[in-house]
Amino acid sequence: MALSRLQIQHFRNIQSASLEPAGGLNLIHGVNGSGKTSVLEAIWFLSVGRSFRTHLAHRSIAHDQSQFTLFTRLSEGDRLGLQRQRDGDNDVRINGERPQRLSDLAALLPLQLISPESFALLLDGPKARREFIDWGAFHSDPQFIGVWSRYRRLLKQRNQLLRQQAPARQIAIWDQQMAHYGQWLTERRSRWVNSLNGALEGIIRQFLPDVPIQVSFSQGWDTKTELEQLLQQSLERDVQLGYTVSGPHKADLRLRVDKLPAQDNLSRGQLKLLVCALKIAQGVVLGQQQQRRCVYLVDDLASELDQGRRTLLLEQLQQTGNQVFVTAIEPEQLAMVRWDKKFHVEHGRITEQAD
Ligand SMILES: Nc1ncnc2c1ncn2[C@@H]1O[C@H](COP(=O)(O)OP(=O)(O)OP(=O)(O)O)[C@@H](O)[C@H]1O
Repeated sequence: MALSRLQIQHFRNIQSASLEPAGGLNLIHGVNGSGKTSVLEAIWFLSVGRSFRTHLAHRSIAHDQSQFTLFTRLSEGDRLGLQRQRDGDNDVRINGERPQRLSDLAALLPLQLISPESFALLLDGPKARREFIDWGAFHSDPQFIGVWSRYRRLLKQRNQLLRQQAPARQIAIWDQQMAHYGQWLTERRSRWVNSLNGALEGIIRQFLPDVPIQVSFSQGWDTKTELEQLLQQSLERDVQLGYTVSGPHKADLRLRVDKLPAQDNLSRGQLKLLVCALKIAQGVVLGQQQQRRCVYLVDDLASELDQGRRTLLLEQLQQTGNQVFVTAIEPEQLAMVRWDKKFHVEHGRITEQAD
């Protein structure tokens, strides 16, 4: 799917804007502080229900206003709306109705964000990489989110019992269910990473042809041991530490170059390309498996990349056939592709530009 209309009101420095983006490549350009990233942030809000810049949603409300309102019509006809009040009230609508859960938004509008902060995927701890894998598992199986939250609830209960030094028999009651859901999650994750590897190979060959990158899934415990058995075997250690040390909540995506972690072996530009390759591959696999399209949001595409790599990245994004929003300060830096639509942002005012 793609956004065929986007309306933004009282969001950061954007008082009011209405856009009809192209289904392909959209360029959003303007000087520093004009409001380019805010457009991407607004789209992100409409899918994820929060910002990618801050966990304090009220920070995104325009300073002199009490609420912001966002609306999008998707190419398939669905209408998503979100209103956020300064006092914390949230009103989310899908086709005029309140959804059962916030994740219903993301299910309708799958997004991939590439921003200068996306390095965190490689440089930070495993949480970001787990979320990366789970994006694919979530979009490829509607049951995934429910099973994942059940597993998390069980984990919380088990950890509470461990801290209370509850009798082993009592803790073991949870182990069986945890193992059941945990195996299920792990199987879905592993399947997604396998598919991802296929798509990734071709993209990496283009982006980093001389770099031998290996991507592997680490499930969070020794693969030779069944999860229930592991939980039982590690009970004593878990009681001592007061939490469950191993399991699917410790899963990770390992990225290695010549057997070393990729982050220790690649330049900044190469790391950015690797992150881009990973994110592009997510959308490609979603298209192959679910015949669904995701929307790419690329903030400050030009930074860290030479002209040749910028061209390569834009071409790869274009080849996915998905809708893409790219921000840039100087549109001349990205003049190597034909943009389907260009939007100029100035002091929060957005105008579509004729070619
Ligand atoms: N809650 C808010 N209300 C009003 N203005 C805000 C609010 N939050 C941030 N701003 C301002 O909105 C402007 C737009 O910020 P944004 O990050 O979208 O700009 P940008 O065009 O992406 O800039 P850059 O090229 O430097 O990344 C900034 O000038 C910022 O000071």
